Amino acid sequence: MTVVLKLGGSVITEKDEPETVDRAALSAAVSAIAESAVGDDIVIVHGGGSFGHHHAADYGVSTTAGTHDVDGVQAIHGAMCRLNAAVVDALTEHGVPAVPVHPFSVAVRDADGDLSLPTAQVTTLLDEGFVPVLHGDLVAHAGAGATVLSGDELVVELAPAVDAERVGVCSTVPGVLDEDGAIIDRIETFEAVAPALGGSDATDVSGGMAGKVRALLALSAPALVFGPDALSAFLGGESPGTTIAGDDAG
Ligand SMILES: Nc1ncnc2c1ncn2[C@@H]1O[C@H](COP(=O)(O)OP(=O)(O)OP(=O)(O)O)[C@@H](O)[C@H]1O
Ligand SMILES: C=C(C)CCOP(=O)(O)O
Repeated sequence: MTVVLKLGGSVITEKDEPETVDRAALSAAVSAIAESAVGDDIVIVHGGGSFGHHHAADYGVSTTAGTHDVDGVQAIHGAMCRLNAAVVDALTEHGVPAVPVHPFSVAVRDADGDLSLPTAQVTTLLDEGFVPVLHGDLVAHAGAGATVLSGDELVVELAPAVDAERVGVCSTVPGVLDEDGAIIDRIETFEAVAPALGGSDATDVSGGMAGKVRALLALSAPALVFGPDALSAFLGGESPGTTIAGDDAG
């Protein structure tokens, strides 16, 4: 049973302090992964938090607004690689056979913005007993230079590629919240929840919760959005937080 898990950048970093890992939160998340029954059959994606988003905002780069500024590309991609190294190191310390996979090196968007992400290296690494760890990144974008590639987009590409049976998105919130702050149990269309969906409380160039829900509705497997306290429950087979199941999720 393959699991695709996104660790929100807002969970594992101090989102308001540039390039600062939240060591306690990262360690708690990594312990939950290391101790779960899922074992090594998991692909991990992490978001940008205070590593990617601050630099992306500084250079005016988002998932649709690109840059040709080489300093900007190096700053954003470099920061994401530093966060990725911190995540891989933490997993390794807990005995998880984690290896880095950098999307900027392989992904591309065409002039219409459509994303292509080769995944044979991910499936092969999984088959060979490794735990691939990808991250929100930049992506070469025809006609736009480089744009942001969010971890949520990566989850949508990876889940079918590895035939994931479970998809989890661990964020700082306990689920997608309605206008009264209660956890929405299940989301099947964007329109039904759009009034409650905002961006992010922190610097975020990839759309916050609205972008997340929109991306996850495109999946053919239901995806769960939950908070850090529910990570062990998710990995243990429970369905905490909000289930996002679009038309294709059956
Ligand atoms: N209806 C909503 N329910 C829950 N969170 C919401 C809602 N509307 C807006 N948000 C915001 O969305 C944020 C989660 O999205 P965000 O993109 O910041 O998280 P992340 O994926 O964990 O981090 P990152 O993008 O750095 O990986 C919450 O912290 C909250 O501020
Ligand atoms: C800002 C960058 C480079 C990555 C964004 O990834 P996300 O936090 O998953 O949206």
